[in-house]
Amino acid sequence: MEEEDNIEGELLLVQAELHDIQGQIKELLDRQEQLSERESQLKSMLEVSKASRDTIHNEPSVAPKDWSGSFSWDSRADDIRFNVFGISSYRPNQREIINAIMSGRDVLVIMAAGGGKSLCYQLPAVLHDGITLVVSPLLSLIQDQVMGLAALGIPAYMLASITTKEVEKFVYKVLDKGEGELKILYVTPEKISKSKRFMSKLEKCHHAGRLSLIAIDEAHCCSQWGHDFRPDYKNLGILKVQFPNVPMIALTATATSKVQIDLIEMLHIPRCVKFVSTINRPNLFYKVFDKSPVGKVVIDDIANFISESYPNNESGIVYCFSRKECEQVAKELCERDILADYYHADMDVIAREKVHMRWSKSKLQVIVGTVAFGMGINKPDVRFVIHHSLSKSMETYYQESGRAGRDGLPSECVLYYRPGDVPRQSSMVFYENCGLQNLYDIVQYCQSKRSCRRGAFFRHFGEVAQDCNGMCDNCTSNIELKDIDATHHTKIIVSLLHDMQLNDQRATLLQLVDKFKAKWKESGCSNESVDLKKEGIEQLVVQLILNRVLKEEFQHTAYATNAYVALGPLWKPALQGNKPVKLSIAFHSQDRGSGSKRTKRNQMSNLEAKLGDLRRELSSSNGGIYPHAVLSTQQISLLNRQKPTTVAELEKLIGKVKTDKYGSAIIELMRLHVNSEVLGDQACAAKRQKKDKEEDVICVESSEGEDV
Ligand SMILES: Nc1ncnc2c1ncn2[C@@H]1O[C@H](COP(=O)(O)OP(=O)(O)OP(=O)(O)O)[C@@H](O)[C@H]1O
Ligand SMILES: [Mg+2]
Repeated sequence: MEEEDNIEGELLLVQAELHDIQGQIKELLDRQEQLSERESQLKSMLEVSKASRDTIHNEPSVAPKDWSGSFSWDSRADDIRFNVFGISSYRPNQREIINAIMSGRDVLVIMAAGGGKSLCYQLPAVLHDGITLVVSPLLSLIQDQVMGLAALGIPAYMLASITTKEVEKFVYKVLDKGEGELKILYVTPEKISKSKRFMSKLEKCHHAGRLSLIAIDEAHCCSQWGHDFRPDYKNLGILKVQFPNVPMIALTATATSKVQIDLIEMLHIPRCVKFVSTINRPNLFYKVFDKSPVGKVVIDDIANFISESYPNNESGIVYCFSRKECEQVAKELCERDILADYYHADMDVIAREKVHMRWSKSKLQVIVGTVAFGMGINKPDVRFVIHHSLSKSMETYYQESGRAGRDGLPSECVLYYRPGDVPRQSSMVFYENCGLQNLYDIVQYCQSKRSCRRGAFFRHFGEVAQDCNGMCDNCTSNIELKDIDATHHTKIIVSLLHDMQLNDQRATLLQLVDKFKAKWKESGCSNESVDLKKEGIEQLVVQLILNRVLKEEFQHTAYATNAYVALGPLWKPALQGNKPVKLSIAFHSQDRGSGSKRTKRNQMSNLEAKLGDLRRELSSSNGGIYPHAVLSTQQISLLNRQKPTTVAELEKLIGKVKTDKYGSAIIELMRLHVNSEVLGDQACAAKRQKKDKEEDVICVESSEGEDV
């Protein structure tokens, strides 16, 4: 009997150990599979990158050339840049790109959002005698560009579903016979792949030597590896085949080498000159705020942040996780006097476009959107992008936050983070290729309280780090951080999960945190210096998931996918205490968005506000073009500083075309302002004199009084 008990006892132990080993083998096999997948991904990326370098740099006819040297069109280009586009100087690479295009070369441009890609083909379009064809994926982008160019007096048209019959007739006549003024023609890619009529007219135009340049905007849409693949973009290769001697410029903000090599192949431009600009957006200030677990408090924080930092109706975007959340957040922001509306894929196109338009014309301060509010946002003066929940990857976050500050002026990118949001995202992305790893990269970005946010982007995109110049919270924060030794906390969490797993139980993040709190109390470890608040425990569990001590597991139900926390591949050393764990906790973690970390913003002057109103008036009286097409925010601050009161002075600041169009209204406003300042000064001086006199009198009186 006793012997049987012993045998049974040992059998249980052996079975438990076997179970344990099987679990470990499964973990290792899973990890092996993951690593093999990543290995082959990295290998193919390396091949692509090498191939790209070989194609582009070893091509004998692509002799390196100094594109920043002098060219015969220099002075004409400068004249057009300033007097037509109203741009006072080139941004990095713009001039070089224009020179390469003007020299007849095919060009591939990779430049961050808002870097100024449009000028790179629009300026050569004006410099050239003939017509420039631009392929762009979205109607809204095309409308924007055509309106903006028309406002600058550049004859630009589009052929799309909404083009009127008369305009279509006019465009075809110009292509066919060269009669009429047309410099830039925008089309969607479907026109190239589906309209034989259009292609034959284009052929005629080319035959007559009037097709001077082809531009493919948002060129990443060609590639299945890009984030916004459009099947019709695949057919654009026909353009180089049909018009081999017409220079082509392909432009995108997406930098991966896989996409680049795809583009070059698909567009048939193997000898193109490639210009790759940095991903750095030096004018963007990145910050992560602690997010309250209480929904209403988060909205209070966001509303306070907006109204305190942007009291002059400066434009912004708030990104949310779901459509329902978008509607809720927009409603609650409105209740707090923020002019906001929502935008998501469930709305019909007209309703969406209406919201977009009101926002583009600065009649609405904030758009609360899902990821559906993406490509097509051309507004340059977006001053803040707030993430109500974390994005699903660094790449997505870079793109979404990058919609701020496209005009180059200081802007803020704020992410509200709480570890409790992680399972919500992970249960959505876990089935995507590398979905979890991508998510964990941005979670690491959010959890970090020390390393430079900008540095995380450089690492992610494989670029050499540049100085942050104090443009992120971690580089400027004076919040004191305390490093807690969480090795013992970790042991308890792991042993809790181990016990649960033996009993076939599971725990969500929240359940695990509650169980930990109870166990911690029970174990008598409680001690002020090592006690963690609920948020701290959540942060620790997420950190352990990132460190692979724990992992997430998912289970489908009829309505949703639930995320559970389970033991990860490195749970054993953590249980044995062989894996020291440190957690950085902020001393004053109350900074949730209205606190001291805020960068001081310049208050808008009275004159800037008046100029802002004037540009809105001028935009509606000039066919409803966008206010920023009348005067950019940079130009407004220039006028505010220089205060021109004559046409000649104004022309020196904003160029001839804008002065001809809007000069009289601007000068009238400037003169009124300057006069009222002078009058104000005189009134002040008079008041001062009067006061001085009164003081004299008082002085006399008092002395008299004293005398008396
Ligand atoms: N050299 C410059 N100086 C000042 N402003 C400029 C200059 N070049 C472009 N801009 C302005 O910068 C803003 C963004 O330019 P643009 O729309 O060409 O960006 P982009 O690179 O195409 O960005 P995206 O990838 O988002 O489409 C516009 O308002 C444009 O007028
Ligand atoms: Mg663009």
